Amino acid sequence: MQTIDTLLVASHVIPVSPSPAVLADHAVAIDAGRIVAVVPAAEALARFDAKKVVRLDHHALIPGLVNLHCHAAMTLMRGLADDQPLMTWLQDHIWPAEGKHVGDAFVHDGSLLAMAEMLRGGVTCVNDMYFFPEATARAALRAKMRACLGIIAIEFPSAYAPDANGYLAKGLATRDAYRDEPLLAFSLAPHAPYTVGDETLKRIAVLSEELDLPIHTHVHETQDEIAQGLAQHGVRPLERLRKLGIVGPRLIAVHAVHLEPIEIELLAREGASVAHCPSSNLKLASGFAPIAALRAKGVNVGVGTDGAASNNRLDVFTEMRTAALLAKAVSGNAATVTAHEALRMATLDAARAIGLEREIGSIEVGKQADLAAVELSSLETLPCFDPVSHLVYAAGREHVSHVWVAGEARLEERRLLDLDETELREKARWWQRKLQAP
Ligand SMILES: CSC[C@H]1O[C@@H](n2cnc3c(O)ncnc32)[C@H](O)[C@@H]1O
Ligand SMILES: [Zn+2]
Repeated sequence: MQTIDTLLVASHVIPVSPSPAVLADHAVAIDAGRIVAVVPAAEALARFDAKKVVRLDHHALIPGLVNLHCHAAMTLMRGLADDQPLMTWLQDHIWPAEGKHVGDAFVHDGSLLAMAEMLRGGVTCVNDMYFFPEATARAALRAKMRACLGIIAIEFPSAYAPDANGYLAKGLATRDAYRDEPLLAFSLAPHAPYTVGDETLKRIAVLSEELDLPIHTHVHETQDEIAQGLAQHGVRPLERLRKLGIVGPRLIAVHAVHLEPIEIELLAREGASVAHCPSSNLKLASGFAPIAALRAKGVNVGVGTDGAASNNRLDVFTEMRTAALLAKAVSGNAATVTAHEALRMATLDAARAIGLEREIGSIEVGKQADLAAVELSSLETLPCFDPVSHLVYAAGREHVSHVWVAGEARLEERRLLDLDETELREKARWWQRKLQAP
C-alpha cells in the first residue's frame, strides 16, 4: 500500500484532458499537493493508504475553474452603477469612485470577499488586474487561492502610483517580494490601448519577453474604443498593439468583441489568447465576441467574469453557460462550443493563457490538485444522462460542494475552511457605508 495524503472517490471524474472522457467510479489520489493517480475506485482503494478519504458518491469531480479575467477588489462596487455603457460606466461612475476609495485596505478586503465568492463557486485560480496588487496577493495567500496578479500600467495617477513607470516599478517590486509563493504568478497588465501610451506599451513588450510574463489587457471591447483609436492613432487598437510588439503568444486579449477577419487571423497566427467575458459584454452592451470564428482559426479562448461591478457575479458556471449559448446564437451553429468545450475553456484553456497549463487546468498525474466537486443529485440536476452537459447547462455554482487548492481542502460541504464568513460580511457592510457616505 502506498501512503498518500488524500483519496477522492467520486461517482464521476471529468479530467478534461488528455481526453474529453467521463470516468465513472474513479478516484483521484493526492500527495504533497499533486495528483499521483487517476484510477478506478476499486483499484485506488486497494492500492493507496490515504490519511483522508473523501467519498463523493453523487458528484462530478472537475479541475478547479480558472477565472481568466477579473478585478477582484471591485466586489466592493457590485451594483454601484448598473445599466450604463462602458465609457459612461467607467468615466462617470467607476473611475470617480476608485479615485475616492481605492487603497490598500479596499483592495485587500474586496479581493478577499471576491475570493470567498469564487472558491464557493468552484474557482481555484483567478487572473486579476487591479490597483494595489500587493494587497490582492495578501488576500490570495489568506484565502489560500491561486492567483495570477497584474503588474498594472495606466497613464493616469492614482493613490497607488503617479504614472505608468511608477505602476510598473511597484508591480515589479511586488513580483520580487512574492516570487517564492507557489500560489502566486504574475502578468503585465496595461489597462487598455486607450489609457496606455506607446512608450509604456513598448516597455511592456520588452519586459514580457525578458521576464516571460503574459500580457493581460482589455482590447476591442467596444466600437467606440476602435473609432477613438482610429481617430487618434490612424490604426485600429489591435494593429497599434501589434506594431508595438504586444501581440504574441503571451497576449491575453480581454473581450476582443469587435474583430475583423484579418484580426482573427492575426491573433491565430501569433498564438495569442482571448479572455471571453460574455456577461460583462452583455451587461455593458459591448457586443457579441466572435468566439466560434476565433476557435475555428485555432485561437485559445478562456472565460472570465470581469469585475463584480460589470457582471455582477464572479460566477464561472454562468460564464461557461453563457459562452456556450451565445456562441451558438452568434454563429448560427448549435454544434459550436459543446458542453465539454465550454468546460475546457473555463479550465485548461484559461490555464494555458496564463502559462500554467502544465500545472493546473486538468486532472492529470503530476499536476497540482486544484479540484472542485459538483453535487449532481439535486432535483434540478436529475436525471443525469451526461454529467458534462449538466455542469454547463443545468448546474450552477450553488452545486459546488468541495474545493481543493494544491491538495488542501478550501471548501467542505459548502463551508469555507479558511475564511470567516461573518467577518467578510461585516467588512462588506462597512465598505458599503463608506462608499455611500456623502
Ligand atoms: C488598472 S486597474 C483595472 C481598471 O480597469 C477598470 N475596468 C473594470 N472593468 C473594465 C472593463 O470592462 N473595461 C475597461 N476597464 C475596466 C477598473 O475599473 C480599473 O480602473
Ligand atoms: Zn476588465
